[in-house]
Amino acid sequence: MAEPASQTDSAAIELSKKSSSDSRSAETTMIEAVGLSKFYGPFAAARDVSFSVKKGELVAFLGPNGAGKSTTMKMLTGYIAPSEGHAKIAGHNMMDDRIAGSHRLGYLPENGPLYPEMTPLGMLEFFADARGLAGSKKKDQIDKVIDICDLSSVIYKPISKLSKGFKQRVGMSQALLHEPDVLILDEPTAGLDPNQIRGVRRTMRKLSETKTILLSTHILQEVEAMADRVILINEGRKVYDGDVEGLRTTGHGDLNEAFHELTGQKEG
Ligand SMILES: Nc1ncnc2c1ncn2[C@@H]1O[C@H](COP(=O)(O)OP(=O)(O)OP(=O)(O)O)[C@@H](O)[C@H]1O
Repeated sequence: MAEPASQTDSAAIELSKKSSSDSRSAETTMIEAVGLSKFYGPFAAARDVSFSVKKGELVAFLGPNGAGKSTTMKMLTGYIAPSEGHAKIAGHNMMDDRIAGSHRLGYLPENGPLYPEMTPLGMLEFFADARGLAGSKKKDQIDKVIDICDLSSVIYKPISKLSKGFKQRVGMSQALLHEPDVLILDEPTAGLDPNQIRGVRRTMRKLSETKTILLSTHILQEVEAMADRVILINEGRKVYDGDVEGLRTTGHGDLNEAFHELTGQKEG
């Protein structure tokens, strides 16, 4: 399907977003999907999905429920193998060079990690050990992610007793422990109340100052609040890749309308 934003519009906005001083680093591709497909029997959960995310971008990966967002993210992270195509993180092919890619990548899976009996501190120590962090480096990294994710008030409570907002931030802290420069976050605000959403978005904004982020969501307000660029997927296929304003234009000034037009979803 043709991409609605004109190349001229996209190029102009891209230029205005990036200052000349960071334009060189912005050319580095950090996340790359090349013809990714995933078949379950005859059913295609993702079909020929290609896109790239450059260093420093915060891109929303938008689509209705069941569109194939999680499946694509799992292929990008090397968690499942594609049926066709390949994925690269910071230039590393996630099938045959996955360990090197994983060092650069923090992944928050859908629903976050579930270690209900552990405390956030215990979980972070466990993952720090698993990642080979030791001594003062281990302590410093744990302190740093507790600070970034605002977890200091809950580090000794069992994760099972925490609110969903804190659970998501605990999941985020684990994804950040090894200082990755690429983050893939699968619906980090799903199921949260408005205050919790504010907290998680604040954390993501802080992170976006230094990291490249791909963030999945099916909420249009999330796209408006967080991202400059949006990739829209429907029934496993990419149907839009461009800036938020271009998407709005597709819907004659209304993002909801654009979503409905491009995904065939009817209201009500
Ligand atoms: N292991 C599997 N076996 C069969 N079908 C699957 C499998 N995993 C996902 N699917 C199907 O693939 C489609 C895409 O699922 P996926 O979880 O990627 O969607 P999503 O966009 O993340 O949706 P949501 O927003 O609801 O999480 C859905 O129809 C889902 O039922």
